[in-house]
Amino acid sequence: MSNVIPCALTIAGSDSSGGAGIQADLKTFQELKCYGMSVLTSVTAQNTTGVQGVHHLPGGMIKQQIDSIYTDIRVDAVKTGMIANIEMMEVIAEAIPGFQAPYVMDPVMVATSGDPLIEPEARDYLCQQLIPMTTVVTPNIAEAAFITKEKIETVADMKEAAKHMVHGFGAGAALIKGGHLQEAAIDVMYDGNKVYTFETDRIPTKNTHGTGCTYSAAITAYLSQGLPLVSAVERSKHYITAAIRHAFDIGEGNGPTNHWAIREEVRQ
Ligand SMILES: Nc1ncnc2c1ncn2[C@@H]1O[C@H](COP(=O)(O)OP(=O)(O)OP(=O)(O)O)[C@@H](O)[C@H]1O
Ligand SMILES: Cc1ncc(CO)c(N)n1
Repeated sequence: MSNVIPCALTIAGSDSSGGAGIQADLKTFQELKCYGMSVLTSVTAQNTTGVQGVHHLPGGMIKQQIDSIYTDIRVDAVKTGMIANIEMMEVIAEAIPGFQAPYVMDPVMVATSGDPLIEPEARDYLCQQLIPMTTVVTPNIAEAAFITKEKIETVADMKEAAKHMVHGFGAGAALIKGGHLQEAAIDVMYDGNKVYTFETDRIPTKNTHGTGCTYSAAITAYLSQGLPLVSAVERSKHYITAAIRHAFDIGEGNGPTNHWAIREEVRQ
C-alpha cells in the first residue's frame, strides 16, 4: 500500500454548532481517511434552530490561507461551501485552477433553517464565474431552480436542470439532490454523457442539519483518493444515508447528521 495520503481542502464557513460547514467537512474527511485542510470564509454563530450571527473574513485573509496551503501542501481535491460575497469569490476563482485538482462546489444559498448564507448579488457571480471550473456542482432543488431559472418539481425536471447546468453553465457535471422531494431521496447526476440516479428510501427524521455539506465533502474525499466521479457519488450517497439514519437528536431544532455512522453499517 502506498503511504501517500490523499489531501482534501474545504473552503467554507464555520458552523459553531458543528453539524454543517467547515466542521462537517473536516469530520467527513477524517472519517473517510483523507487528510483534511480548511480555508475559512465566514464565521457563523449558528445552532440547530438557525443562524444568529455572521462575520465575513476579508478577501485578503482568505487569499493568505489559500496561499499558505498552496505553497506547501499538495491538494488532491477541493470543495467550496458557503462563499457569501463577490470579494471572496474573486479570490477563490483565481486560486482554484492552480490546484489542478477535482473541484466540488456545493452552491450553498440558505441554511437548513431557511437563513440566507449568500448575498443576492453574489449568486450570479457564483453561477457565471465558478460553476465553469467545477468537476461537479451539487445544488439542492431550490438552488438548481435558482441557477437555471427553471421550475423543478419532478425527477424529469431534475434531469433537464442537470443537463442545463452542464451545457448552459459549463459545469463538469451536475448532481441535483432530491432531499426535499416528497417521496424517496432521489439524486440525479448528469456528467455530459449520461444521466445517473442515486436513490434511497426517505428516512423520517427532522435531524438533517448539514446533509448537503456532508454529502459534498464525502464526494471530495473520495475524489481525493482517485475514485472516478460516479463511484465517488455512489459511495457518498451510502455515507450520507447512514449519517442521516443515525443522526443525532441534539438541540431544539434540526439536529446534525452522524459523521461516523458508516462504521455502524456494513456496505451492501
Ligand atoms: N430524509 C432523508 N432521507 C434520506 N436521504 C435524505 C433525506 N434528506 C436528505 N437526504 C439526502 O441527503 C443528501 C443531501 O441532500 P439535501 O437535499 O438535504 O441537501 P441540502 O438541501 O443541500 O442540505 P442542507 O440542508 O445541508 O443545505 C442527498 O443525497 C439527499 O437525497
Ligand atoms: C457555515 C454553513 N455552511 C453551510 C450551511 C448549509 O447547510 C450552513 N448551515 N452553515
